[in-house]
Amino acid sequence: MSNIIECHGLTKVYEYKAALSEIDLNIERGRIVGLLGPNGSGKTTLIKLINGLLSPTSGEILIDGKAPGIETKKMVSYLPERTYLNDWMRVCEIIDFFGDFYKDFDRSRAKEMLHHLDIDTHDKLKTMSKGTKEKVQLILVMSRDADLYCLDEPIGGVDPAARDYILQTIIQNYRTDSTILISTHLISDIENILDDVVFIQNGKIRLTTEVDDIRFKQGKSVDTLFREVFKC
Ligand SMILES: Nc1ncnc2c1ncn2[C@@H]1O[C@H](COP(=O)(O)OP(=O)(O)OP(=O)(O)O)[C@@H](O)[C@H]1O
Repeated sequence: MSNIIECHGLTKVYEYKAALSEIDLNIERGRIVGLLGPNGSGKTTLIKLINGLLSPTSGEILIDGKAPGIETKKMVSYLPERTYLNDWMRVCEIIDFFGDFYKDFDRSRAKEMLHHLDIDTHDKLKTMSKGTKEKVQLILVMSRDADLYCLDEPIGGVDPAARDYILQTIIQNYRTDSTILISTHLISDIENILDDVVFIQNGKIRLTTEVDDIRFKQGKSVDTLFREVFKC
């Protein structure tokens, strides 16, 4: 399998602080990858670099062999940590907006998922609870037929029962040759859907491995390993 993401000596410095230091990382196509690390370890910074919202201070990041830009944005479906959608819009209007903006957006897929979660498409975002807003945004992002999905804390505000449905929906709706990169602190909730994990700490990659290696060779869950590695 070819790499959808390649980082070579990737460094990002904010003013004087290095958020990422000389990262070398390859992420293959067709994998669901957990980007895991303590607060302030550099997860969001890496996701923003992937999406071209930040530029590297040095080193390079390639998406499908290309520097982030207009071409790569067509291939990447991004769920940011904080919403960028206008609160006053109705869900059906946002669906139209996504449909006009992204050629790969599948309206019927979005409507079906919204229906399953009992979300009325005539409701305005501003009238919704935090968790319901998160569900709407995740559904919109997963309704694109993208090569790479970058989900920054996708299920933090969602109740545990809906989390399971959402995670199953994620698995069912992505192409097997596309990649999902998920940053989250809710490791035990998502670890069953992950193929690989990347542990990041203080802007450096601490560990990259297959989840099966953690389970079968080390006899641990990802959550247990994370707690051991990052014990305060
Ligand atoms: N705009 C900014 N200006 C200055 N420093 C920043 C900025 N954004 C992030 N940082 C710093 O860069 C480091 C990495 O931050 P980042 O948001 O990437 O971490 P994170 O792993 O996503 O954290 P969390 O799990 O808390 O969301 C932190 O020390 C943070 O304070």
